[in-house]
Amino acid sequence: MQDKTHLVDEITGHRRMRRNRKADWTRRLVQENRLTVDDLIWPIFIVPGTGIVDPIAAMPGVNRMSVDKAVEAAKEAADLGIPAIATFPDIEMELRDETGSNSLVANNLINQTTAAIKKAVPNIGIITDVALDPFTSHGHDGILRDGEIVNDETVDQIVKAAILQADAGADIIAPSEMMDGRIGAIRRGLDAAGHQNVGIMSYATKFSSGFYGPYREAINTKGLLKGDKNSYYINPANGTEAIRDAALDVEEGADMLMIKPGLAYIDICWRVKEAFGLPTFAYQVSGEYSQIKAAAMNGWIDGERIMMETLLAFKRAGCDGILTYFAPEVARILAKR
Ligand SMILES: NCc1[nH]cc(CCC(=O)O)c1CC(=O)O
Repeated sequence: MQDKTHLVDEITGHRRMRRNRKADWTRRLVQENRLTVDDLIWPIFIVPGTGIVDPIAAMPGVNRMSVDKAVEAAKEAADLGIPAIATFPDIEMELRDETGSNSLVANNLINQTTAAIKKAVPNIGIITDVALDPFTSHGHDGILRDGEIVNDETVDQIVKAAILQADAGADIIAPSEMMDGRIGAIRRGLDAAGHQNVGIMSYATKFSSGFYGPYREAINTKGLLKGDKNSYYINPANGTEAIRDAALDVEEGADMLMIKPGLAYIDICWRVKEAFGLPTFAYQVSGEYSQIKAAAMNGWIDGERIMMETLLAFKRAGCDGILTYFAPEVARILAKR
């Protein structure tokens, strides 16, 4: 019997949210969102050479791998049930130049990786980026001319790079350089080259963010980058502009959309999914990964718990999946449940 002197009144008393939370079985029964291994895309870093597994200081637990080791990692990922990987090259400094010309070399590091993984692990999806930053001597995503990142010339080049990536076996081209008109241009280029089945995951809303710091260390563009990327990435203050940018990519033929970074832009995830209904992905970027790892290593937070909580947040926000450096770690945990 409730004592009538309690402050909870009669009406409130009938509406008890805690009834559904009272036991594990009912909590499981009413759970709205779930993270599964099918939601994961694993970004990996590739270096030239063989037998190399080189830890990245700013990303504890993440390594740069030579192609042979990347093939092993891809096998492991496939065995864990991870649907796809995304590859990023850290090429020799001597190969980087003003225009990122190595992106147009058919058997460059990224295409070698794709071909090797496709051969050994045909069942894992391969997603490749066409931004020029791993290939340029100035660390920008496009061609730098007279202090400007030139849009249309960059698009011409990334279309060629995208075709070479598809020739090597890439399943999805994911352009991250935020040039205008690139999605339509890549679509037409791929189709003309006979790659109608190669998809495009647009980095539709990529913000000019501080969260990319550790990635730039991973692919060694940190010391190279002159200035910032504010003239092509989206201002973190702008949500409506991001939706407009994504709308253009949808019109131009994107198959999937991505929001990057993730957690600080969780509102954009929701808005993008609501607005377009396309398969939508968040990229939990390097800085998001590293801050969780660093705090966990200091004993300040429960790293595993926060890893799972942040990934679930993306599902709740409407994402169909997440690109995350945690992918193998998460997949192992999910396999045990
Ligand atoms: N095309 C650039 C690119 N490709 C992947 C990332 C970031 C990925 C991450 O931080 O995990 C970036 C951002 C940048 O360096 O400006």
